[in-house]
Parts: sequence; structure tokens; C-alpha cells
Amino acid sequence: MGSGIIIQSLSGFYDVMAEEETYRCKGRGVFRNKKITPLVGDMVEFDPEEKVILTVKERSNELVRPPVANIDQAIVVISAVEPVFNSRLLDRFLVLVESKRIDPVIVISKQDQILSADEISGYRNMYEKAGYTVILSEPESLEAMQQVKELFKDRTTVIAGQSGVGKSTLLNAILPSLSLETAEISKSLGRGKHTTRHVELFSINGGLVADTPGFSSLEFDDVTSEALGECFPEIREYDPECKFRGCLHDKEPKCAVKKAVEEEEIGRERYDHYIEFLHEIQNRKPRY
Ligand SMILES: Nc1nc2c(ncn2[C@@H]2O[C@H](COP(=O)(O)OP(=O)(O)OP(=O)(O)O)[C@@H](O)[C@H]2O)c(=O)[nH]1
Ligand SMILES: [Zn+2]
Repeated sequence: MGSGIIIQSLSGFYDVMAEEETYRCKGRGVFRNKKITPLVGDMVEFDPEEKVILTVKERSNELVRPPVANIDQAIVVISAVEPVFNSRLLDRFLVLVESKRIDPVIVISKQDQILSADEISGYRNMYEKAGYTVILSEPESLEAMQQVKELFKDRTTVIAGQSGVGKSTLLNAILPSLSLETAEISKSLGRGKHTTRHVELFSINGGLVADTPGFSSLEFDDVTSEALGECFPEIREYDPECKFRGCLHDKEPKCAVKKAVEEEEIGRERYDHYIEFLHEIQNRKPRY
């Protein structure tokens, strides 16, 4: 028996990457009855002779779009210019990533186009203070590429971020063999982007990276108001000092989080977004 990880799923077959080679396997017959659907990213045990997956190990998490499991890390790309830097959108991505218990890293792209370096460095400080790694990138910056490449080691990573921020450009720069279609290429071929593609994991610097961006839906459907604070590392840090257990850091008195905002230990913008998201979740229509 061998063990490996599913790196691609193709019409009923699964490519299982094991130590020395990759095997194209089928799922075991009983999977259908047991409603087990192996996903890309699944750790499996398989029979290398019969080329059959025998068991799927428990997942640490799973994404729906693209369908991929056991993600350790998300590189959230946000551009400094075009689309204009948007901290609310960045915070939205960070919450969604954290809610899946995935570690986020922030990459601010298009540094070559910025007019005011001060604004971006202010944001960089705010996010670093919150506990995040922030990398400033542009296609020519070998240092940034090297930093991003280091992140892939021993982990499974997805790239996330809105359209046009440079996700494909970044991955292509690091892994030229990937040759993902960037906006320029799709324009020259006269077709739009976002053709539906399956997801595949590629080996890079001792880790794996998904070739399809994660977090295409930006809704907080699976995040509860109680869990939201957990998705902000700096709120997570101060929460135990709040007077009331289950403090939502909104209207409650003796709230350590609000105090930390007053004392500028927590970024005001981050807190404002937390409150906006909290109200959005609280006002969410119940789904039946
Ligand atoms: N000046 C500059 N342009 C960049 C940078 N990164 C990407 N671009 C350009 O921005 C455009 C969008 O880049 P893509 O890599 O296709 O963006 P994407 O995030 O993959 O977009 P989607 O596939 O739509 O999600 C392209 O024209 C890139 O050449 C950068 O750091 N600096
Ligand atoms: Zn509080």
C-alpha cells in the first residue's frame, strides 16, 4: 500500500503523487455508496498495483470553489494601483481565509506603479502590526519573488485576490513552467478570462500550489458573529481581556479590543471593517 496526495482529478480518475512517482487511480467502489468524493489535496492510501484509492484521510479544511482540500496557506494578492488598493476588500479575503483555518500572507503587487509610497507603507505597518507577513511585489523584483518562493516550502498554498491584481503574473514569474494565462495573453487570443478550469496542484520549492485561485465567493456565509473575532489576529489577542465572555467588541462595556483601538494598538480601519462585517453577518437573512 502507498500513500500520497491527489494533485489532479480528471473524469473519475485521480492523480496521486507519491514519494517517487504519480499514479493515475480510480476511487474504490464503495466510495459511491458512502458518498465519499475524493478531492484534489486529499491525502490518500492507495494500492499501487491495482491503482485504486483505498482510504481518504480526514481533511483539515476544504474549499468549494475551486474544490480543493487541506490548504495550509493562502497568498492574498492585492494591488497597490489598478485595481486601486482596497483595505476593506483585503480584510474580507483575510477573514474568509482565516475562517477556514488557513494562514494568510499578504502580497501587495504593482509597486512599480505607485505614486505615493507613504500610503502603502502605512498599510504595510498596519497589517504587520496585526501579525501578518506583507510582501511588496512587482514583476522585476527578484527579492520579492524569492520571498514568495520561500513561502511555498513544505505547504499547500492557494493564491487569492480579485481579478487583475496579478495573481497569474506572480505565479508565472516564480514558476515559468506553469504558464498560466494572464490578462494580456487572453486579450491577444481574443477571449475572456475565467474559462472554467479544473484545479491542479503543482510542485514548487518542496510544496504544492493550486493553479486556480481560491475564494472566488466573497460572502461570509459560513462565518458566525461569534467566530468573526477569531478571524482577526489582533482581536484574537485582546479578546481574553474583555470583561464579558463572548464579547463581540461592539456595544459591550469594558472591552479590551475597543480600548486597544483607542490606544492605537489595533488599527482603526481594521476595527471599523470588523464592525461592518459583524453587522453584515448579524443582518444576514436566515437561509432555509
Ligand atoms: N505594472 C505592473 N503590472 C502588473 C503587475 N502584476 C500584474 N500586472 C499586470 O496586470 C494585469 C493583470 O494581471 P494578471 O496576472 O492577469 O491578474 P490576475 O490576478 O491573475 O487576474 P485574473 O486571472 O482575472 O484573476 C496584466 O496586464 C499584468 O501584466 C505588477 O506588479 N506591475
Ligand atoms: Zn471586547
